[in-house]
Amino acid sequence: MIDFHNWRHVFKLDPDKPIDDDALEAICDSGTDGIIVGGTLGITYDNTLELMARIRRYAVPTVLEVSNLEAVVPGFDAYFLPLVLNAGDPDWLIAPHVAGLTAYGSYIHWEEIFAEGYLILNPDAAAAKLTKARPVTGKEEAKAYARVAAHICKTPIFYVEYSGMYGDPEIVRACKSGYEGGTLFYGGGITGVEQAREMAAIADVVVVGNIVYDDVEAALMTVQAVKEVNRP
Ligand SMILES: CC(C)=CCC/C(C)=C/CC/C(C)=C/CC/C(C)=C/CC/C(C)=C/CC/C(C)=C/CC/C(C)=C/COP(=O)(O)OP(=O)(O)O
Ligand SMILES: O=P(O)(O)OC[C@@H](O)CO
Ligand SMILES: [Mg+2]
Repeated sequence: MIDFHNWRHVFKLDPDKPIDDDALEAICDSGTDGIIVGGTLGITYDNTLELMARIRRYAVPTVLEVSNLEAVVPGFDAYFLPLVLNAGDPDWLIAPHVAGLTAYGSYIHWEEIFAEGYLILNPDAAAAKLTKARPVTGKEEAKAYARVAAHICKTPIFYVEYSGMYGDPEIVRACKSGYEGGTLFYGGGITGVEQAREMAAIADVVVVGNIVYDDVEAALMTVQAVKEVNRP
């Protein structure tokens, strides 16, 4: 059973992006609490399986964030299932999960499955375009989404997703105040230690993604930066 409630820092690796063995070893042995494998576009069974097999050389807990049904690969420590709370296209709300459970419902070990209430806040992110994410008007509405996750959907994770851009700390703070009792993940645009520290003071878990591919040394420095900050 993975212990994501006590995580502080994770890397998100994209099966559709190349990473060499040295960089992958440094990321997996960095002291990060976990690796999430996920992305929106170009995710296939084969590239997901290949990345999982490479990460499996290391002891770090590894989770698949399922974004399409063709790429559900067995063998991860756990599976995160995004539920995009601000999806503007209703076909992205429940239909993929119904299809998933139609295909896999009998084989699922539910103790390995965790729903993520997602709030996608960067309109230019691939996931925002795909789901036609509705814009959020401000702090009060962001907090309302967090309360939906906490008290209506009761997802164990609320994921404030700015993928590709650094987020607004005031919005993240509003989400944290509305999301009582669960684990709040923040991800988006972290390129260095200052941003990592700032979000670590607000969010329970800080997710570092694209910078791994642009500047692995900068990515590695975010691990300690996050862990030096007290959990909010
Ligand atoms: C034995 C066995 C196989 C066990 C596994 C059982 C299992 C886990 C079955 C799955 C069952 C199930 C219910 C599946 C449905 C899951 C599904 C398809 C849900 C839809 C998810 C969804 C709404 C996707 C939309 C896009 C999205 C929110 C992706 C999340 C990840 C994300 C935001 C990545 C970052 O992407 P981004 O930076 O925007 O884009 P890039 O890829 O360009 O970086
Ligand atoms: O790639 P970045 O912008 O770091 O975002 C991380 C993660 O939240 C993406 O799903
Ligand atoms: Mg990405």
